[in-house]
Amino acid sequence: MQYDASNGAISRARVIFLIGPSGSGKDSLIDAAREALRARGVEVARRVITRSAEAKGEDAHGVSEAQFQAMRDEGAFALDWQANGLRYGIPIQIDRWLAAGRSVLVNGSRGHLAIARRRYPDLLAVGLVVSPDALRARLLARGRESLEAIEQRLARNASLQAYDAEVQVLDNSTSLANACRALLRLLEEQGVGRSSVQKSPTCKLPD
Ligand SMILES: Nc1ncnc2c1ncn2[C@@H]1O[C@H](COP(=O)(O)OP(=O)(O)OP(=O)(O)O)[C@@H](O)[C@H]1O
Ligand SMILES: O=P(O)(O)OC[C@H]1O[C@H](OP(=O)(O)O)[C@H](O)[C@@H]1O
Repeated sequence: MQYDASNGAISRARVIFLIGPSGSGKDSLIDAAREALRARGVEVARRVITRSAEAKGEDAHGVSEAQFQAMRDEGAFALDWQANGLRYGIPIQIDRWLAAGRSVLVNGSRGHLAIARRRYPDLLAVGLVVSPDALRARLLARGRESLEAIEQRLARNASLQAYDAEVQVLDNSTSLANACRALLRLLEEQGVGRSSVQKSPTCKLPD
């Protein structure tokens, strides 16, 4: 346990690996919790994705396939994976945050969880759940992918195994506010980031 004189006790630094089906609300949850996470001293990794920067739904760095490969070759990523026809990279910067004692939240992948756990044995996996009908409705309403791509994402979800017992399950079937509060409660229970935050910001919800 470290101690930050101005803000109280800080637990050990951990990777929080947020996973869940495409459309389950990972990006929305991260956005809603961003200020509260900052107040706890928890960083949020900005993903590098081979998808155009204009794509709706996330504060990611969009790169071409060739740029992604060059970055990977240079060791720019702590973790990277491939899914949904795209490549995803988590900047190596997260290792510097961890070394400095700062926990970091990563928008992760169920398919890459085992590898991420090998690299970060202390990783805290948080798995979102949403009913299949709600998932379909949310992906359609978001409108980021074509109908065909949405069907492929739903098929991928059906093919991936259920969460193991080590994954902390979070329900995002009801309101985003409920899920966000549950995430912050979980981090508090797990001692992630600063405790004893005075007047800490709460969840910020979209209008
Ligand atoms: N609790 C909620 N209730 C209603 N709609 C929600 C809720 N959470 C998220 N959404 C909506 O569902 C859609 C998908 O959410 P989001 O993009 O955050 O999912 P995601 O898990 O990050 O998906 P992906 O992995 O494909 O990026 C968005 O349009 C978002 O506004
Ligand atoms: O299916 P799994 O392995 O959980 O995740 C695959 C990847 O796809 C989704 O990203 P997006 O919808 O392209 O933003 C997830 O966020 C994840 O990074």
